[in-house]
Amino acid sequence: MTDWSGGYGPGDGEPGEGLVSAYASDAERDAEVSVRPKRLADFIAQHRVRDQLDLLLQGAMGRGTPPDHILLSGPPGLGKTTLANIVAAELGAGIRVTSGPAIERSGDLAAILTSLAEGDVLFIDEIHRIAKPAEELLYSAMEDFRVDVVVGKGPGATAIPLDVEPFTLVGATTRSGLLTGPMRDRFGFVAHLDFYSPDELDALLQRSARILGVPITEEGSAEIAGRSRGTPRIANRLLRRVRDFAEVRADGTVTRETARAALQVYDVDELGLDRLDRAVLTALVDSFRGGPVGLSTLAVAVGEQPDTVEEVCEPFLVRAGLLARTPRGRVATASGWRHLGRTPPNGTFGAGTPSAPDLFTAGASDP
Ligand SMILES: Nc1ncnc2c1ncn2[C@@H]1O[C@H](COP(=O)(O)OP(=O)(O)OP(=O)(O)O)[C@@H](O)[C@H]1O
Ligand SMILES: [Mg+2]
Repeated sequence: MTDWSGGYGPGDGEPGEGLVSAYASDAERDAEVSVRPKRLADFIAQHRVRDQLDLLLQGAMGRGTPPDHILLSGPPGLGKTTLANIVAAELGAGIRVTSGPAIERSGDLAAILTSLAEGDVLFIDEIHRIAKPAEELLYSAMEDFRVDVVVGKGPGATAIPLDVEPFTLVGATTRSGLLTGPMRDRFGFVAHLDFYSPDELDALLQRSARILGVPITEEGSAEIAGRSRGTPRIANRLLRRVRDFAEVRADGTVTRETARAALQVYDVDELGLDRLDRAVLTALVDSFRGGPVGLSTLAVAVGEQPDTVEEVCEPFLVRAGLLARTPRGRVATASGWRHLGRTPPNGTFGAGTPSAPDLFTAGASDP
């Protein structure tokens, strides 16, 4: 499966805290709560996942048993945490929240599991980062609702079996490729979240604006939607920044003009590229005649760490069809040249493509 995050995630040092990074700072997570949908009916788009979840939850409630364990996978900011909370709300169940990195010892996990009430939802974020011994403990809890807690060390150690109330595990991961096979197999339902189309983000922005009490025109929300990299978190963030601009420099209404002017102040271009993304593309085109050029050379040219270029900028540039990774190095595609207003020379990678690909249509391919 695909790895979208390139290794960064919340708590990993968060290098990409720019305006168009899909990761959220702690302060942002607070700001997000107010616009986070609470019920499945309010969750925008992702119709297939919504339908499937609806069936799963209704079926389980009809039988009066907790539903199968649920795995939510997909890039940051697309709604995994939101859906986990929705699952609990729809079931009318309690939710316990933890994360893979927070569970250092299997004892920590055993304590959580044995304190669950019947029917509770246990949400484990970043489940791919759970420590091995804890993961094995989780297997028996998921399968048999039982855990063996080992007491003592060495030859005198004994395993005490403890019962766990029937619960539903909801796991979230940005890197489903890192999940072990046995772990993945224990989820009865696996949902993959895709990037959102501009129309879907448009609807999402209208909803957020309504909740925040921000007057917004249709053109205003469409303008922001197109620059949000297919990601609800970025859309909501840009909305908050544009609202500031509209309130301080205009009459408070978010229109196409205020959106454009605000996003120019914040260096977010029509495709949602920020200053660093454009610096990378510009260096590639101007300094290396479109490439191919090695990652570290390119990183030096923009004064950044190779990791940052590779993990923060490149995934989006590749997905947007502006940059390609080839065995010989990075190259700017014909769309990449055109995005900077240049004419691609003959033989440019991807020259044949008449225009930039339609980025965020549902099911857009992974980078
Ligand atoms: N389908 C949706 N409809 C409405 N709002 C959404 C939707 N998906 C996400 N959001 C909004 O985007 C924000 C980010 O979503 P969320 O925190 O669930 O992402 P995530 O997938 O858990 O990201 P991460 O991988 O960084 O944890 C939420 O606060 C929520 O307001
Ligand atoms: Mg999350």
